[in-house]
Amino acid sequence: MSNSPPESVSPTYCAVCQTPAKLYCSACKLVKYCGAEHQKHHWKQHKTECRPFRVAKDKALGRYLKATRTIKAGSVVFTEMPIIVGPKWYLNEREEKVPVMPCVGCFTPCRMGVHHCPKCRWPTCSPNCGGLDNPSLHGLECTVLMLGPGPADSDPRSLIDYYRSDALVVLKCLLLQRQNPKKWLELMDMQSHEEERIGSELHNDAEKRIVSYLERNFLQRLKTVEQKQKQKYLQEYDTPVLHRICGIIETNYMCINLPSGVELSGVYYTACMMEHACQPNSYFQFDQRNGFKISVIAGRDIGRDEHLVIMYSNMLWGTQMRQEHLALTKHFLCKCARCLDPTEFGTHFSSMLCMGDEGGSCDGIHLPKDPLDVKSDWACTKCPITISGDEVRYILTQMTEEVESLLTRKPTVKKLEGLIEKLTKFLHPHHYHLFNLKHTLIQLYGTETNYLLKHLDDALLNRKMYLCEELYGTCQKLDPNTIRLSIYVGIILYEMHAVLTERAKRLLTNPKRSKGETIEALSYLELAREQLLKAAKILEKELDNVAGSKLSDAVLKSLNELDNLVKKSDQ
Ligand SMILES: C[S@@+](CC[C@H](N)C(=O)[O-])C[C@H]1O[C@@H](n2cnc3c(N)ncnc32)[C@H](O)[C@@H]1O
Repeated sequence: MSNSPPESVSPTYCAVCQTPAKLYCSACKLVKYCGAEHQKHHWKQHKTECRPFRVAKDKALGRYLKATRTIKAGSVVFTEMPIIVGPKWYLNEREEKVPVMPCVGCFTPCRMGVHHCPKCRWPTCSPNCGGLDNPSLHGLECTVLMLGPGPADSDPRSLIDYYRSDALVVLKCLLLQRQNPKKWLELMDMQSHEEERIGSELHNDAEKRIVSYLERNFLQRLKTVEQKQKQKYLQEYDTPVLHRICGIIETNYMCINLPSGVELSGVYYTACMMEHACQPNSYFQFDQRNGFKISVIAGRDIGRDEHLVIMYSNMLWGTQMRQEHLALTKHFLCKCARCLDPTEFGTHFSSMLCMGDEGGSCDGIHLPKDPLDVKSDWACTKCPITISGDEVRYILTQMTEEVESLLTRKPTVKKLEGLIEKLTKFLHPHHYHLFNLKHTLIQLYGTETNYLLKHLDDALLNRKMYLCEELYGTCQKLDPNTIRLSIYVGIILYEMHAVLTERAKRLLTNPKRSKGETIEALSYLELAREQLLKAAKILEKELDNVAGSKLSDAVLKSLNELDNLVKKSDQ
């Protein structure tokens, strides 16, 4: 027990007798006691709740979580029920165009205009969906949705315009005032960046997409009903509150990927206090069968006083892209070790090649002089040439369009190799654009009709392995504990195993092979097995999503096949 007050917790009362408390549990510094006797008395109960971290606060980060003792890799740091879970906060271009949304009762994907809730007529998986009357799922929002005018017409465009699933998240938040006032207060206590948002692109988007939509269709009607009945249904739902909720969701929401492929958004009071860094030490999982309870898990050993850190952005974006995304949506400049290092932990994930001047070439590399400034000039590591941030941005935007357009239209080995060859003249071989193209390429070498594994000549087989090793090395530097890149690394390891197994098969199918060649084949199989076992371990934490569970199934199937191959080669 300690009597030093924690940085952020206001002193209150003894957990046992409710008299003013002077002492704190030294482990979590969250629970207070009037004296040692009551702490001892409380320990039996508190030891199951005592958390290995506390909430702290500083000027730059706001609130954050700090470990109060060593936390072992893989252990659950804490679990928490959500404040709110609802449909996806941002629909992508395709989702904006198709009349499909998660059922309002159970989040199963369903087509608009087929089944609907008998009361409010919003889309459901079936008219008898169990969630429709459940107040914490659809029951409460149904009362407000019933006030709406319904879609203008029955064509898909009208249905999509009316059934805005993203706006439902905000309505669910508003209804916490009736459903769970404690959670409403917690939600209102969360960071919203509402002042910075005013006049921004995000604010204007929220106004169109959410605020005016809810007001026009439901909330103005609710006001009329309240006036008629001289009774308030909801205390607060004016425009500033709606914008504040949009800001809270934007700043804090977490993506929940369901095995059905549906993505939901969740907000959690304590878990959302975790700060961001581009190399996190923690990750989280959701328990769909238990009300989307979140478990925050240590991705590596975390030392006492270390901050609990997650990643808000995409690990496979270059520093400029991550910075722009964080500044736009979360309103801060990330100053983590990766962002401060122009080489991004030696990966050269954003580095460009120096083109030299007109007179000659140079084999130097261009790096940003100040990686935190998106406008910074880029300087060559070998010659005096610099290029402006604007030029770099222009070149990269052109390349992004080319890369995305190839990856979204069915790419082929030939086209990928062509674009890789072209971009390799300008970019470091480990640049994120090349990483993306090569990661797709390793999966096509071996599966595309003209490039089936058994038909690849040794040179192509070696190329596939070379690319796998190159990509694996980059992933290890960016994410040494494979906290965020499990699926990417799982795929790389799986493709490595494919090459190793193919090499073994080529040796084993030769009836005249020497003893040495048999030994060589068996060592390939052993290596292949090692890669698969590594992949299976890494994928354990991804079993709750479609991509992770599919890949894991493929890995387990290959392990079986490998065992059979080894048995056969022994005979
Ligand atoms: C999900 S909230 C985290 C909790 C928040 N700090 C609070 O006090 O409620 C995200 C916000 O925290 C701050 N934040 C998180 N990570 C940060 C970082 N690495 N540097 C600066 N600010 C950060 C930013 O204001 C960001 O918009």
